Amino acid sequence: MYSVTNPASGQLIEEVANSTEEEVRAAIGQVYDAYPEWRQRSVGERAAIVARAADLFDQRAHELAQIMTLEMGKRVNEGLGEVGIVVDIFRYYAEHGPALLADEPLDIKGGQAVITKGPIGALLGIMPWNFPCYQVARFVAPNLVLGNTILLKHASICPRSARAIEEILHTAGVPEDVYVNTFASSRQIPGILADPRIAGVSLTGSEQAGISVAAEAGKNLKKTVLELGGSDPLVILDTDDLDETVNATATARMRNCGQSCNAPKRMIVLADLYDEYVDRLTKRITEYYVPGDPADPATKLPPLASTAAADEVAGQVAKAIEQGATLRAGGRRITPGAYLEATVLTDVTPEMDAYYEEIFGPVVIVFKASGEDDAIRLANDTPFGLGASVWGTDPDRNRRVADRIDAGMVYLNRAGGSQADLPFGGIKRSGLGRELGPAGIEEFMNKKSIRLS
Ligand SMILES: O=CCCCC(=O)O
Repeated sequence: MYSVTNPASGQLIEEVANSTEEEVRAAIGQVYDAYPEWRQRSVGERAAIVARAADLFDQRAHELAQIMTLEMGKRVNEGLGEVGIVVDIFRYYAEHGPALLADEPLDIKGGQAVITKGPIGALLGIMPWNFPCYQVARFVAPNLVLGNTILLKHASICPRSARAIEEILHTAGVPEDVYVNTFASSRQIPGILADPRIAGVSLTGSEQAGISVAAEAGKNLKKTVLELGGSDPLVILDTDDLDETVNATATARMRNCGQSCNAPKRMIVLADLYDEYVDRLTKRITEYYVPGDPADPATKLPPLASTAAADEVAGQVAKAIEQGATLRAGGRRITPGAYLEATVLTDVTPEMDAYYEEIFGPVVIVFKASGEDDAIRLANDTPFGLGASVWGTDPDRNRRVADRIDAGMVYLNRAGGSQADLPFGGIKRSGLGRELGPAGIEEFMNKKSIRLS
């Protein structure tokens, strides 16, 4: 069952029935049958439709932000920011798509060849609740320009976002059978992946969801892109303004109530700064991140997306404390609603679950590093490899440390933050493939070699 429950109050707003087996089969048929006509349109025509979608997302930004606030508790200002990135993504692929898809001539031994860049077919997208519009955009915009068609299964708590996105795309001119939303259940995913009419799948979600989808896709030899979890390190080498560093790093962690795959979840601070950083961070977290109504623009700490999510994170915090971590701030569940106090933990060791697992909520863990090498060791001591950031005053040293961190993305003196033209993705258990930027249009592309002579 898909449903909308306001996480600020716990009130159930709407229930939406799952698609039946027949409806799912029909939806697959729609996107499969629509593919030949869509792919043969010119890239310019598809790009113009995607540009119109950008304008419509822009026009409906307030409505989309309000939907996200209701469905998953996003602060309304953050919702507007998210739609801004969506607009950028649609505009980026509308503008750059045609050049990114241009033929690539190749001199080969004894002759000439060309690489053409075409689509591969009908794709399944499985998208999560933490960025209900952005996650869909970064999969859909490049693939529509490329000429693939899309069956989209959104998170079960986001049916209104799912419907609004579908409506915007159709209004922009994407034919109804080229982009189809399905309210399929997770149990129906293996059947969709086994269907020969589906050519590939892109999932953004948990590590566990990634494992299941990768297994099914593998059995059926389907191309996958997986954007999974992260426990990104944020390394602080030195600073000439500790308050600014504390505020900026706290902001990065608390964004989206800590529910971002690429949020910095482990602050790794060199020993000479550690005590002062922890004291000031604890003060900032306690005084600034006060829980409130996500619809109120003044609110700093909204609820998590659901009571299940809040209970899970509160459970991880309680377990860390039970296993010997020090609670510096927060830690309590607040009801009614899906609130958890903003939390700071220290003294987390490899024997504790919190050391290696992802904590998807407003929880900061701070580690002390004895020096640069130790900071890099701690940063890399994780099963994940999504993002990382390095903070310091010496650009050469920042870069040297960045080069030694095992992650798909490293940011200097800033943490995370997607943008349309910068590839996004991880290594290790954070996933496979890239989205956004030039790389984001290549994942479901047939780079066809044509030997000319
Ligand atoms: O959960 C991952 C989404 C990343 C959003 C961002 O970088 O802004």
